[in-house]
Formats: sequence, structure tokens, C-alpha cells
Amino acid sequence: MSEQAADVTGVDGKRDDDYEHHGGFPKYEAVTPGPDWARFVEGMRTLQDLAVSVDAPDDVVAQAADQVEKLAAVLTPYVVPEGRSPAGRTIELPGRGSLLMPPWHIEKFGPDGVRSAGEFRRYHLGGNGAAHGGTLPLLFDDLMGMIVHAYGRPISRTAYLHVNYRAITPLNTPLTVEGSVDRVEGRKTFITAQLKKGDTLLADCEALMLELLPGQP
Ligand SMILES: CCCCCCCCCCCC(=O)SCCNC(=O)CCNC(=O)[C@H](O)C(C)(C)COP(=O)(O)OP(=O)(O)OC[C@H]1O[C@@H](n2cnc3c(N)ncnc32)[C@H](O)[C@@H]1OP(=O)(O)O
Repeated sequence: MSEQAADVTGVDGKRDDDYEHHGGFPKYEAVTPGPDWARFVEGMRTLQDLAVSVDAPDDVVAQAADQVEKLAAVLTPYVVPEGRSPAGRTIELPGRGSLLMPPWHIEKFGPDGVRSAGEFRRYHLGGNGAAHGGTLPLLFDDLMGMIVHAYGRPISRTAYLHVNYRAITPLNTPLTVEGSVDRVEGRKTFITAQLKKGDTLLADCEALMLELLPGQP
């Protein structure tokens, strides 16, 4: 697994020297894991989809439960502290290789904004074929974190996230989410973003990201 420092170049092209010691936030570095990590994550995503969509006979569920317990036993010895797993740090994988994140891939990442594209899957079902309303703030919040980072701002946390649901967000349909910094006022970074299906606006979001003070968690 190779590690590379995250790009913390600011909008003016200068490195933000405060970046490394802002707040009490752990330092994350992008990684390129071994060849089977992508297959493992995608397999786990398929399992997540199946876990919320099957109605199997008891003996099949028992078989599946046995295998899940065996898999957990294989992996448990390798648990590491936050920031050391490839999950969430594998930039080239959908959802950065984290099962928490919807499996979307980053299409644009820079000081002028971040765009990512992907689909919500069966795992993300809310009701009547639409994505669960809580999955949209998850998508937006993660995007806000990337936008503030790509803009070269010091580590910041979401103070608020205001989501307007404008139309039903379908599953298994290509979508895009894109946002950028509107303005910076001291510790405050104001960001807006939109979720779209083609040209159709599904949801928009405004967030305030607050730069952490030294030692803030
Ligand atoms: C390689 C991969 C990259 C990876 C890059 C990784 C990036 C990580 C991104 C993580 C994003 C997240 O999801 S974070 C998780 C969700 N967020 C959280 O859990 C945050 C919980 N809240 C907090 O910790 C705190 O409230 C803070 C740190 C946000 C703010 O506390 P504070 O520092 O004491 O600030 P405080 O004095 O209250 O406020 C400062 C100023 O902001 C204003 N303010 C504060 N909160 C609000 C609010 N909700 N709405 C309006 N205004 C507000 C105040 O009025 C004040 O304005 P004035 O009087 O100065 O004008």
C-alpha cells in the first residue's frame, strides 16, 4: 500500500502551512491499496444490497450468517486505528473505498469546485423506489468536506447543512453532485451544491463549514 500526501495547495497556488496542525483532526493521506481491495469493497457493496433486498428461506439465511461470521473472524485481527485503513482514503475508488459512502467517483477536484457522479443502489432505498432522504445529506456533507479541502482551507467541520429536496431521487440512475465555495468570512466557508439527474435539479444544499481552532476535535 503506497501513501501520498494530500494536495493542500490553496487557491492562490500557495501551500497552506497551517494545514498540518489545524484543530485536533487526525492527518489523512491518500493511499493506493493492493489489487484485491477494489474487488473486496465492491463485493461488500453487493452484500449490502442483498442484505436489504432478499427474503430467503431459513436454511439459506443460516448458511449466509455462518459465512458472514467466518468472514468477520478472518478480518477482525487486522482492525487498525482511524485513518490507517484504505477505507475512505482510496481516492480512485467509488466512495473512496468506504462502504459508508455511496459508490460515487470524483470527476473534478479543485479550488473551483468538486463534482462527483454515481448512482444510489438498492442499499440506499427509502421508499417507493426513491433514495432514502438521509442519504442525500451524507452525500452532500462528504462533498462539502472535499470542497473545503480542495479549496485549500484548513480542516473545517460542518456547522450546518441545509438540504432542499426538489424532486424524487431515483435508484440505479446516473446522477451528478457538484458544488463550490461561495465565500469565505474568517473561519467560515459558505458552500453551495446541487444534485442533478441530467439537467434536472433533484436537491440543492447550502453549508457552513467552520475552521477548527487549535485542539478542537
Ligand atoms: C483525502 C480526503 C480529504 C478529507 C478532508 C476531511 C474534511 C473533514 C470534513 C468533516 C465534515 C463533517 O462532516 S464534520 C461532522 C459534522 N459536524 C460536527 O460534528 C460539528 C459539531 N459542532 C462543532 O464541533 C462546533 O459547533 C464547531 C466546531 C462547528 C463550531 O464551534 P466553535 O468553534 O465553538 O464556534 P462558535 O464560536 O460557536 O461559532 C463561530 C462562528 O460561527 C457561527 N456559527 C456556529 N455554528 C453555526 C450554525 N449552526 N449556524 C450559523 N452560524 C453558526 C457562530 O455564530 C460564530 O459566528 P460569529 O459570531 O463569529 O460571526
